[in-house]
Amino acid sequence: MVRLRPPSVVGVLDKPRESRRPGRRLSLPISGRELAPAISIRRTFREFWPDTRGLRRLFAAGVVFAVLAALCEVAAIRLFGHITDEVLTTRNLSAFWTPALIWLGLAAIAGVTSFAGAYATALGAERFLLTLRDRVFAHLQTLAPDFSEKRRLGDLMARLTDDIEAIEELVGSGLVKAFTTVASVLFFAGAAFFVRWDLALLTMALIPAFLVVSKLFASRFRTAAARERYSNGAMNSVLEEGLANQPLVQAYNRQGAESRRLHGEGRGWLRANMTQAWLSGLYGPAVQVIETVCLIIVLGVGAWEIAAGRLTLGGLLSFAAYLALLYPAVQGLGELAMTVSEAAAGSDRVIEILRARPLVTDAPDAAPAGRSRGSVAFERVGFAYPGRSRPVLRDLSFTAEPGEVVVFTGPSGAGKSTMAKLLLRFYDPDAGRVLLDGADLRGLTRESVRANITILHQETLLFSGSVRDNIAYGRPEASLDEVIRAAEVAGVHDFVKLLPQGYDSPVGQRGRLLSGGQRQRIGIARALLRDAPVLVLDEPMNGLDDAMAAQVMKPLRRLMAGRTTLLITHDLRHVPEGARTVELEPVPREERIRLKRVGVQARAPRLPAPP
Ligand SMILES: Nc1ncnc2c1ncn2[C@@H]1O[C@H](COP(=O)(O)OP(=O)(O)OP(=O)(O)O)[C@@H](O)[C@H]1O
Repeated sequence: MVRLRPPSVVGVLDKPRESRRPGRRLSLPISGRELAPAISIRRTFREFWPDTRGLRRLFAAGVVFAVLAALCEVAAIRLFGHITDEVLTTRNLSAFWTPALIWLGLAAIAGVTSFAGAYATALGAERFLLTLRDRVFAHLQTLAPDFSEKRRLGDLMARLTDDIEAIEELVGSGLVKAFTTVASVLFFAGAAFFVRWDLALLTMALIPAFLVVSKLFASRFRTAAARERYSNGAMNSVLEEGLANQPLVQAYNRQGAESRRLHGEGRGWLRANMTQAWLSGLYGPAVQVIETVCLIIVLGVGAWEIAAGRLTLGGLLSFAAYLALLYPAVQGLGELAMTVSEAAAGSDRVIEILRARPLVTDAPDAAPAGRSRGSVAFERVGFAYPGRSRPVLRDLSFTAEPGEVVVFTGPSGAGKSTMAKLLLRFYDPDAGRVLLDGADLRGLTRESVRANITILHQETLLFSGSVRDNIAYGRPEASLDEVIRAAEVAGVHDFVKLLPQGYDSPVGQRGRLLSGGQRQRIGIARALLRDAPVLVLDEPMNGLDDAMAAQVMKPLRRLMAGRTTLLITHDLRHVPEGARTVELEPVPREERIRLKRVGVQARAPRLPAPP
């Protein structure tokens, strides 16, 4: 099959900025409306156009340079026709040098402008991606942790990478491409009309044929693209979960099952990609047939016209060259339509994150808590997780005076960790109040509340940096001496000394290169360094044997000294003497929570009931 290609003129517009996502480098001349509802495009622009602030000049430069390059291309083809008629046909070599030099100059200008355009667009696109990713990630950070806990991590990551790129390919570089492609279509069509308007009209009449072919492919392509996006998220999730839980997978001999799970999702992805490949594979030849029909018409009519003396050979060749550039540009418009469709799908998924409102925000008149004395009180607190009808806490009241240790115990699911989440203000109670130094948390800024509280989670959470980075996580400006002092008190120093790189030793993914007790002690060192007046220890002995628990208890006691401590534990053996104990019971259906008090009698809630 003959494919119309332009004579090698400048070759600038043949290489648009390609999608980094391989499955998406296809071209279909289809209208955006067919692929994505206009409302999605408007919504995408409304949401993300403001993020291009500061970058619009770069995109404008990209358009201007690309348009200049296209104009050079138009002029170069004109010269090509001129050389054919004035040099090749007449065999007049002396007429060759001037147009040849101008052509060379045009090629140089086109090369420079094309480079400058591509560079400006790429710079704008990359910066846009940076801004957008930062914005979505920053928003995710404002949401309660259970937003990401309820979702598949791999899918969230796909939204922060692939979907954001799809949006950029519409709102950033896509817009540049739209302008330059439309400009190219106008230039090449205009030039073709200039050479022979009647011949141009004849060949343009075949453009509807492109549209008919594209219509046949459009809806199928859209479905395949949507399926591909879904499969991509699912595959990422299986990969992320499989790798993060590798010890469990291997210990339970589930490697085969995990591989099959990945294979299953991968097959879905393969099918979606093969549908896209199949469609684009079939689409190419269909378009080529139309292009060949055009070429034959142009050559046939051109030969007739040359014989009749109404057209020169150079005119015919340059006309064919304009058409050869025009059709890919028309196809480029179709490619844009596909970008629109993908961006619409991607932007829906990103907007879903951005629309999620934090459950807890600072009140407009919220005050900073300052350095707290460490007095904590729950006042007839009732709470149900959003979307759940059954309350987890009901009528919970207790006080913890500065420096006091209050132990929370009770069966699993009674709401002990939930109590800690309310204290950190991840959620606000549905009834009652949580007080710090007598002030309702709702009247304080979240940052200042959290600065006064250090929590040690059931499973010590570590990042994959060094021991030092992890200890200093809560106070990054701490000096190495301060880190070492905290490490000594927490019993970290002894084992860090033995590590090959000391405090610079990597702890591995989530601290997996360390033992459970070592991770726990790093958590304690981190808490010590942070030096907050209120401490929440959520099952600090979780998963430790007696010997290890005793080892961890020593630094824990140092950490607790002088701090108000809410100690959540099932294991009352390690509870400090004299500590008050509050036993939580799961809220029975439609029954009020009862607070049984054991050990040293807890004070009855003396605080006034909320209005
Ligand atoms: N993010 C959440 N969304 C909905 N329900 C939740 C959420 N987190 C916890 N729950 C539910 O709230 C109840 C209390 O959970 P919580 O973790 O506070 O219990 P706990 O007393 O700390 O249990 P354990 O001793 O096992 O750690 C449980 O029934 C749990 O399923």
